[in-house]
Amino acid sequence: MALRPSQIATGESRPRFAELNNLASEKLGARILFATDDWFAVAENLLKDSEAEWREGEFTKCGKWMDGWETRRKRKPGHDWCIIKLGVAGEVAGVDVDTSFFTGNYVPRVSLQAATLTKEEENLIPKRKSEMGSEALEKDLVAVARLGSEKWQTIIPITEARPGYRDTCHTFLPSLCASTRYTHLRLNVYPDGGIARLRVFGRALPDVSQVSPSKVMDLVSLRNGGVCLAYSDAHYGHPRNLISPWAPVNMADGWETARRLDRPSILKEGADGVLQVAGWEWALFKLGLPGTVKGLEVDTYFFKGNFPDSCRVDGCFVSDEEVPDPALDGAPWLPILPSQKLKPNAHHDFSKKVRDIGVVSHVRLVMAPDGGISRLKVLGTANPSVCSASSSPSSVLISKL
Ligand SMILES: NC(=O)NC(NC(N)=O)C(=O)[O-]
Repeated sequence: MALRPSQIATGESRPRFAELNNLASEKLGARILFATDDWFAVAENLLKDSEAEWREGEFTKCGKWMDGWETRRKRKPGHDWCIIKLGVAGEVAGVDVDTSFFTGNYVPRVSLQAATLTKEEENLIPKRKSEMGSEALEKDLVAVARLGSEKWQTIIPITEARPGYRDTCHTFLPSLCASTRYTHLRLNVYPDGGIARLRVFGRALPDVSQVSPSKVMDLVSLRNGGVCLAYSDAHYGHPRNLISPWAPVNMADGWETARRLDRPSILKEGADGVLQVAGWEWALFKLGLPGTVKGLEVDTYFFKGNFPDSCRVDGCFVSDEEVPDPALDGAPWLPILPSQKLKPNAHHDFSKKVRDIGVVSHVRLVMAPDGGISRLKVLGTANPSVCSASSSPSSVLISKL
């Protein structure tokens, strides 16, 4: 994926896995099941979708108010950890240990373990510390430490984190096992301290055996394994937001490009008086499950002065190892939805305009000329004969990004 000037200007070097979906998002349903200590600030803050904030001069009865997970300074051997249930089971390509604003109190080292737990195994995890007396806590710590220890794989070995200053607050760490389906994570911090957010980048892996070939589902949804592989511009909002399964909360929770600088030259009025737009932006998605598209919905909620003039959707089917070139005109792309006018702050159901092009593995959403779209739904039936081929490791996807 070529870097755009907006990305270069920040000087940020984000690994490619950080383009994937965040499986530890609170809105997606990720939860903290256990934490050894959260004296200064609770572990739930790790999962918040918003960026961490600083509140100057604000103190709680426990200490300085901090937006993250912060444990006490240990006065005995050992380390702190917490158990996270992912919002959806999937592959973990890597994480961002974000220590924003934790400077004299950031965690010096972290490691990450992952497991695939059944509901029964999950129920063995003790309740939160806050609901227990200290004696029970000590006993339960031992129980948690022993809990199916053979099930927990180290996916990130003990690694140094960095203090939460503006230029050092993000530590991106790749996973050693990027192609295993996990349900839970155990975040270890050595020995104690604070982390603002833990972003867990990966891709949901749907249980193909549970998918009915006759049921219409959203094939591109993050929850069903959809993933954004590339885009032409994401200046104000990343196109992965389009496939979030919750209702958009504001303009930042959508795909928004910068204003195209060539706008005066790309808008022309045809002889028939109809506006012709000769510039566009695109976003490429791999569907969670290949299937036949039966409906398309596009929302422009919150985009009022900056909704696109129009959009179209193309689709194609390629083998699991291939990534179609998103900038190509013509093959392998076929139109699923010809260009449609969009309205501001509105839901558009274009299902009646959808063309059947057979089984589709990837879709390309094109907006003209630029602007913002909040959600995309690709409704269809999964094709069971090609479903199994879709469970490829994200590492394949990532290397092609
Ligand atoms: N000033 C601080 O942040 N102190 C302590 N932390 C909080 N949150 O008060 C600490 O040293 O761990």
